[in-house]
Amino acid sequence: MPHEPGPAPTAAPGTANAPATWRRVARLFRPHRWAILLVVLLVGVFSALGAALPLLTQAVFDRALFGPGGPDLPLLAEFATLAALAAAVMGAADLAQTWLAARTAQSVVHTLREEMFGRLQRMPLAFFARTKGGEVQSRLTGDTAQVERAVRDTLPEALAGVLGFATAGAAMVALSVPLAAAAVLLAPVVLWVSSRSGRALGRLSAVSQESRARLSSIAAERLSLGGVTLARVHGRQDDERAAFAGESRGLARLQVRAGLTAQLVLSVAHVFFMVTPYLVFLAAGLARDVSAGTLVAFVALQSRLYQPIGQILGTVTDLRSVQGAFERVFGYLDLPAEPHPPASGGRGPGALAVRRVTFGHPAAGGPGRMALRDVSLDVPAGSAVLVVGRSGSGKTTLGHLLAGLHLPAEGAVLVDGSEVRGPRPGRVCVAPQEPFLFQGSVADNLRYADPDAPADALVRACEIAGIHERIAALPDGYDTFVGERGALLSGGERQRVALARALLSDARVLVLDEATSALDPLTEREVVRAVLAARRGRTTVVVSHRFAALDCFDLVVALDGGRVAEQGAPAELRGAPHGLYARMLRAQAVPESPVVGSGHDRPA
Ligand SMILES: Nc1ncnc2c1ncn2[C@@H]1O[C@H](COP(=O)(O)OP(=O)(O)OP(=O)(O)O)[C@@H](O)[C@H]1O
Repeated sequence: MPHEPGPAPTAAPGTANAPATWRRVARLFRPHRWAILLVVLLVGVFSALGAALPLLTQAVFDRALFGPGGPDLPLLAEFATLAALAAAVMGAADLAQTWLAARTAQSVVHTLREEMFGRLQRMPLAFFARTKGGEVQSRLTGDTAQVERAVRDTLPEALAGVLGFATAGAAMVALSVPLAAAAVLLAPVVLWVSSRSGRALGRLSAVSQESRARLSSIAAERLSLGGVTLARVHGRQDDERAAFAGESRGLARLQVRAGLTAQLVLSVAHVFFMVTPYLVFLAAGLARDVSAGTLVAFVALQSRLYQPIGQILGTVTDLRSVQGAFERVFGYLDLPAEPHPPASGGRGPGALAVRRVTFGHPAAGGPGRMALRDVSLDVPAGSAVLVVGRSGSGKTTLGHLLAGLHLPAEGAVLVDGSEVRGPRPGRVCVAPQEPFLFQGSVADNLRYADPDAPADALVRACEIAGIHERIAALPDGYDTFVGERGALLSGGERQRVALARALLSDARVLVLDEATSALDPLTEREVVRAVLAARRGRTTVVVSHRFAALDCFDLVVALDGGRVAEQGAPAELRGAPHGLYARMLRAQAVPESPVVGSGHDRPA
């Protein structure tokens, strides 16, 4: 029996295990191992030539400029050619390395982004009900961008730092061991300061990242049409602004502290960078036999020694926050997604059977809060079914179970005898109460159900949904842009466009989940009638609070507290005066009132 996956976590759980994270990162990069090897090789060439150039400077000083025979111009020209060649090779190596690293970074990040998007698409609906929209976006774009920067910049820089340090150190030792010892004398102090600041920077970066996610979440929610309207209606704009400003100020403070901490490392490195040449000169004075060329080469190499230290330490800091970004991305990739539903196995006539289904929403708080209990139904193919019941009685939940949007904890839902294990596009379609229209034209939104639908099919579906004339009257007809989430249309127009889209899917089972609730009762009745009249053997389940076109239904199912209170033909249930259906019918028939007057329509 399929089960709805357990409660969806609101945040991706980090793997919180550094070696495991990095092993997984390594697996991610395995397909790019040759490109990475080439990057290492190119960085190695760059660093080795970088360390060799000061040795050339030594030779220029000691042999070509101040040699025993005075300046040697041909030798100088030879050295200049060599330096130009080395610089050209270094430039080419750097360019190739940058290109390869960027290509690898983009490829890995693209794969991660695509996998994440695919995984998120298959998350249980409960996940989206509980997770902040901004958080998902921040993972999908912010964290992957951080991973991209790491691969493109941080890792090559770390490599360049290590190789630069090793080659510069080796060149110094080759020149003079006592001078090399003097040059690295202060390195431990720089290392100590940098590592402490690095840890602080790592913490600051993690907190900043969280703050950024909160900021984008506030902006996404509160700067939406609904959010702005709500704030205006309740006069809460200043509070909204203050909440945003509070978070933004906090982030600004964090950024200033991060900038200061990073500068501290640079300042300390700078002080030692200034002092170290004098230590080298002192050592040279003590050694006595050191040439001027060797000293010049040493001073040049010293910058190549301290720069890598900064690079390596910066990288260690970056790697900590990159590890966090990888953990968050992997956390999302590891969330339990719903399985892909098995192939639908043909269209079938559309018979529905619900067998002793019990279901509770994961977020509802345990088995005591089941939305449906022990529900059983049999709906012959082609029937028109009306599902009624008080608010919260489980009508929408039943519709979602029929469409495979939820899977029952107990019991089974069967369409044409086969168990529903997930959504079945083309077989069961839902038109929801809150329609989702995306940015694009009316036609784009309609063709989401059937990309190849010809124009007359769009018109036919819209005629049935009672919206064709309205669309035709829009400035660009079916090509009119509907705005974000269809904001340029009215609620009732949005619902009818979404209904027309559902009709275009030509599913064998159509569930209208209060899909016409925003319409006036007269229009609603016309639309429901038209949908039922045009069903041509399609099973149609209408979930509604308002009873429109009652004479068109074959079966009425009344839900009460998640259980089926009654089911039967409309006339049969109407004849049971104490039944839920009859009571609801009576409640909707507005009684004559001496104060208000009458004249309202009775239900059809
Ligand atoms: N995503 C959810 N998470 C937790 N509980 C939920 C969720 N959706 C619905 N519920 C709960 O399940 C029960 C049934 O909800 P459902 O939406 O199916 O009722 P309904 O009959 O369609 O209500 P209405 O007529 O008000 O739309 C309610 O108690 C509701 O609070």
